[in-house]
Amino acid sequence: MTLSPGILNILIVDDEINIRKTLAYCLETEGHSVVAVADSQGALREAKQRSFDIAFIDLRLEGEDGMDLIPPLLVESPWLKIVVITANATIETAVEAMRRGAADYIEKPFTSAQVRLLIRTLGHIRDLENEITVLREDRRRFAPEVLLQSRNPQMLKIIDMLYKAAASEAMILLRGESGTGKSVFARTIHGWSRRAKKPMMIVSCPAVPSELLESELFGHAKGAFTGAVKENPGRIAACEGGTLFLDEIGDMALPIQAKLLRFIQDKEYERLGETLSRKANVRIITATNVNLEQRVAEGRFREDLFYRINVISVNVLPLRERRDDIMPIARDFCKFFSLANHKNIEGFDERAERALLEYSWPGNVRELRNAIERAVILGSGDRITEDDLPESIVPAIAFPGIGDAVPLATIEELHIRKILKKSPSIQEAAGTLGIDQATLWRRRKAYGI
Ligand SMILES: Nc1ncnc2c1ncn2[C@@H]1O[C@H](COP(=O)(O)OP(=O)(O)OP(=O)(O)O)[C@@H](O)[C@H]1O
Repeated sequence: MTLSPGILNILIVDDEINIRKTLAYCLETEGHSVVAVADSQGALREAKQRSFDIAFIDLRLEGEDGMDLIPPLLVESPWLKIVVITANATIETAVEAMRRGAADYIEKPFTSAQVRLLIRTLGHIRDLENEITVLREDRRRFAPEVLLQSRNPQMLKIIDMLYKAAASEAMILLRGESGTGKSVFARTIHGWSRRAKKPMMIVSCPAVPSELLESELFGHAKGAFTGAVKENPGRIAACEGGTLFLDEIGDMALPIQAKLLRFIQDKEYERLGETLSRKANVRIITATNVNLEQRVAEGRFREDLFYRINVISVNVLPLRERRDDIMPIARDFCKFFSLANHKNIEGFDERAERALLEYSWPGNVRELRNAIERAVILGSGDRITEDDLPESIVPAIAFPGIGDAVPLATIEELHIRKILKKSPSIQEAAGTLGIDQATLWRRRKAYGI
């Protein structure tokens, strides 16, 4: 792996001018920006004025102990990577420096190669930390916070059961239609478990071509098959200590099922193209939206694997069977997308709410989320109206033909509705209808539009 961090801001604190000069020269020739000071007062002054990524601190400063500078510098910049410079490195001083928050130490006299290696390693860590901050922020902005809550008694039972199961190592099978939130549940289970600080990965079985799924899960050796130009450790190894969520397990090919069964039973597997047996400690959670019992009966799913994964099995209810959850989830989405799109939408008007509650939501929470995001983006008022919702939810009005046996007012209402839907503004709608805006307002009031 080549480590090449970007430009780093580096602080040097050393009372020896020669060390300041040589260290600064070495770091500047690597392209970094360096500030060198002789004492802790100077260090704290600089740290207040600009943000540093790395600081080198000599432990023996004239008349003061460099060790005492570590905590206040970290208060100023918690992300700072501190390297202590010591002339007589004993294990105890190094341990004490680490205890106070230093990232590493270097012993005098040091070579420029040592400094460069240290900087690359710490710079790489700094880059990764920055990347994590950006990713966290993106996740917060682009994905609404998921609070597993429900008003449905059956769902509450399921949530309670999963909470209890999370603490154990039991296999969990999540069943339910597409979009009901099975992967949201899997993530939550992982978050509740003792494995929470370890990785959680999702592999959607149908999304990976069958011939690649085996190497995706178990890894492969270099040259294991055409195209295997380098080694791949596989998701199981990458999830060590954590959780692997296998979505749509019903679509897994039989030979991979056999290998997965062995892994679940013995915690052992081999990479493709290798005979070495490897061990891994990974919890497997599975999900399906097909009837696995039927797949077993048809010989498309291994019965022994089915019994292994089906220890705790829950049915995540489709949205139409927990209608009480529609509006709370819709309101959360509305709040989230409104903020994300810099809008000030407060909720839904009565008709929109009725439409959301009456719709059957075949795409479940995923469809609800998409509908609300669209409505927030397209909506112009302070509340989402029926007109902002997709036609699948509020079907286009069936228009009677001219001469059909309907009252004149019905034709008028439907015509006004259609023109309003098409027009970018009330003014333009009034223009198309050939009436003034006040008349249009009165008609809208009369028809409840
Ligand atoms: N309780 C919830 N609160 C907020 N968002 C949710 C909730 N449940 C599901 N979602 C959102 O709905 C969408 C679909 O959820 P998810 O992918 O977990 O469904 P799924 O059942 O795994 O679907 P599939 O079977 O198609 O993989 C996601 O955007 C998810 O964030």
